[in-house]
Amino acid sequence: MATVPVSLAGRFQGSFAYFTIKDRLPQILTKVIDTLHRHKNEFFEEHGEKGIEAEKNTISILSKLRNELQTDKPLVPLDDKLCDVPLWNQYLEYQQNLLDGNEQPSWFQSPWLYVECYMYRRIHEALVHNPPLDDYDVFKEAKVQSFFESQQAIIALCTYLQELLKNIEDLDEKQLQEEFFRLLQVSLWGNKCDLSFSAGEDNFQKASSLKALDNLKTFILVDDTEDIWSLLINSKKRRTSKDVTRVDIVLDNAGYELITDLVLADFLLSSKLVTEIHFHGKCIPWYVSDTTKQDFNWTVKQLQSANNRWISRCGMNWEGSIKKGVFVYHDHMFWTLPHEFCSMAQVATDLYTELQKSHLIIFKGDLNYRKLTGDRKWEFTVPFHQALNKFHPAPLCSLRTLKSDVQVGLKPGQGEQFVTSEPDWMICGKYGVVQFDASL
Ligand SMILES: O=P(O)(O)OC[C@H]1O[C@](O)(CO)[C@@H](O)[C@@H]1O
Ligand SMILES: [Mn+2]
Repeated sequence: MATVPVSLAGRFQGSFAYFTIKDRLPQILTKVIDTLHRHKNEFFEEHGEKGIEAEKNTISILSKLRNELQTDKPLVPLDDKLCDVPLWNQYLEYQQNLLDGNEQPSWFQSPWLYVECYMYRRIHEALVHNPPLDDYDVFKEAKVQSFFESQQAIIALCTYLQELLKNIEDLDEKQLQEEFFRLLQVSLWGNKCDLSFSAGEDNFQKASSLKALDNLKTFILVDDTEDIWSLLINSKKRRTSKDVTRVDIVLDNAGYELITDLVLADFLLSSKLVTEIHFHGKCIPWYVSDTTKQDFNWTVKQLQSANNRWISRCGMNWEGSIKKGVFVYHDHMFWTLPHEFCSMAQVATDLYTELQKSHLIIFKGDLNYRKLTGDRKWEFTVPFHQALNKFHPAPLCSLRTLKSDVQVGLKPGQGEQFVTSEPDWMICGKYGVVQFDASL
């Protein structure tokens, strides 16, 4: 195997990984503890004393976890009944084997990607150990709030889509292409709205992103949209009535970002660029705002029952698409493991085989980008293809706003220019990329 650079990690003092592990992750744990505390009465009303007991135990486990993190304690094996436990514990052993005999994997020493994923899995473990809170989503409240706070932007986007669908049959190829470019960018910028980046603080879409698109163009550092368009339009032209064209969207955040993804999906279907969309979400609450099956279903239901007719029409159409089987929701535990995507073929062969059926996989967001590239110290100019490290289930693209310090596929000098002019360019969420890799 060709050598790959080292993983980003908290041991690189002053790096974004260091800052995240030192400050942002403990803040997120504190918010989780606070959420449980605030819902105490609700747990009592629903479950009586058992609910209170579970809340107390969970809080004490999480406080201990926060302490382990802040004092850089060794990572310990997971111990609950979920089916991913052996894989997590094998991964710990694997990390252990990478070290000298006397060292142990720990919060600041081990790869950032690993320890950050591990924290979310440990939060889940704390709840799993404490029924009746075992399926309680501690981030649900924040996700619901951010959904409602983005109402204006959601209205604007759903209205736009419904107007567009009225005469979509009459659009010529050029017009279709323009709409595709527009809605792909809306979905890209929708990725600004995640809640883990802001350590659980408000981060909702205040205004319609449609109007801002032209001004935002200069912030797209790599834009391979033309290549993605060629792939889609060519497959539409070649398609016979029996053929399927399938696009997979590996989802990121619930709330406004999910709406932008559903709007893009609806457009792709209605324009007959594709015939099926497969969505992939998380099995457990993850990185605060990531979409679970429950969030997905809740969102479609909320839209259906909205007062605004355009929003409710979107909700009904999407419910219809789910029933018809042209919108398909999947979840797989691989998405909540710490592994880089280049190990998917070995670790989750079934998922890899499923993704091979796709004509195009769209990976949303920053965390997916980190997993695509292995979250390593790549040179900015390394080709995206190389950073994927043989992960090629199907043609794929990443729509991601930059919120962590890994970036590949830039032109010579492009990254260096920012390093001096705008030192936080990779972590401020202001820049985005649309990166495509076709080769198998
Ligand atoms: O929702 P996204 O776009 O994957 O972002 C998740 C965030 O969490 C992080 O992993 C950092 O904690 C960043 O990479 C990013 O800011
Ligand atoms: Mn996310």
